[in-house]
Amino acid sequence: MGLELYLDLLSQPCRTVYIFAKKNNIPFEFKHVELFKDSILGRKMPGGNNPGHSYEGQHYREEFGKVNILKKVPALKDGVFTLAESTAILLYLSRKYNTPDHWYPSDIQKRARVDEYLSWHHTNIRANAPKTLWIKVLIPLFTGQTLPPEKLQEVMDELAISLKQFEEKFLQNKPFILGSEISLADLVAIVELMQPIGVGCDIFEDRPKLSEWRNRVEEAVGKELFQEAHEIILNIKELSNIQIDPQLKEHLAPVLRKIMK
Ligand SMILES: N[C@@H](CCC(=O)N[C@@H](CS)C(=O)NCC(=O)O)C(=O)O
Repeated sequence: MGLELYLDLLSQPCRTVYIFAKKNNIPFEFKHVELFKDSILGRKMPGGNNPGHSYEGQHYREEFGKVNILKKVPALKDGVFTLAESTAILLYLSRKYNTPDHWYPSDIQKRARVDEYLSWHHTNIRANAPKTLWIKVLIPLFTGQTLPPEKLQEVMDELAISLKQFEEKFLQNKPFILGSEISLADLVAIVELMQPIGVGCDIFEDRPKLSEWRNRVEEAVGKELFQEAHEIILNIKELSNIQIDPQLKEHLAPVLRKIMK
């Protein structure tokens, strides 16, 4: 049995894994785990509801639970070996397939720079950028309610602090975070920053340094692959036309209340 990657390209950590695997010609079977699919169609799940969660999706299926007990994507299966967490998956792939050194350099100080970014990313860019999608698309879709503009502004203000730190601390005046070549740090950062773009919050506008970096990253990845990986998120507004199952709305309420606080 070959390498299997369980992904939904709506999810930014999944896009990182997808782009990294494709760019490095790593052979894998794409296992599509649609986060909203079963819920949106209102179908009953084979495994029933997971009592620890408030809504359903293909990631709550019993069979996927065997790959990732955390019931989150991305996930990897390589023979009998399974792995969760995008960072761990990226590092596993880089080691197993001996990908070009620039992605995760063997030089310990350069490698530490990638680690430094990956550690910072989760509580900064990752903590804020995805909220734009919830506020602009998912909350209105699931609740029928539009949040006040101040809520989005709050998130954008937080994100602006992270972006300033990103430019000053990590990017500085270099083409990429490590210097002249793209690394995992750039890839992890860019996919997260495409989430606001998909919902019309153009964070690259008025940020020329960030915008030039984005172009370089897209070039380094390959425009076609970058576009393909981001097609779903760049057309996310199409989700707004879908009829949501009333039961799902009920299930989602506690999650949404938490986000809306
Ligand atoms: N830290 C994890 C985050 C994984 C994660 O949160 N995945 C989301 C999609 S972006 C998910 O599967 N959410 C489903 C859920 O929480 O029910 C990683 O980097 O892989």
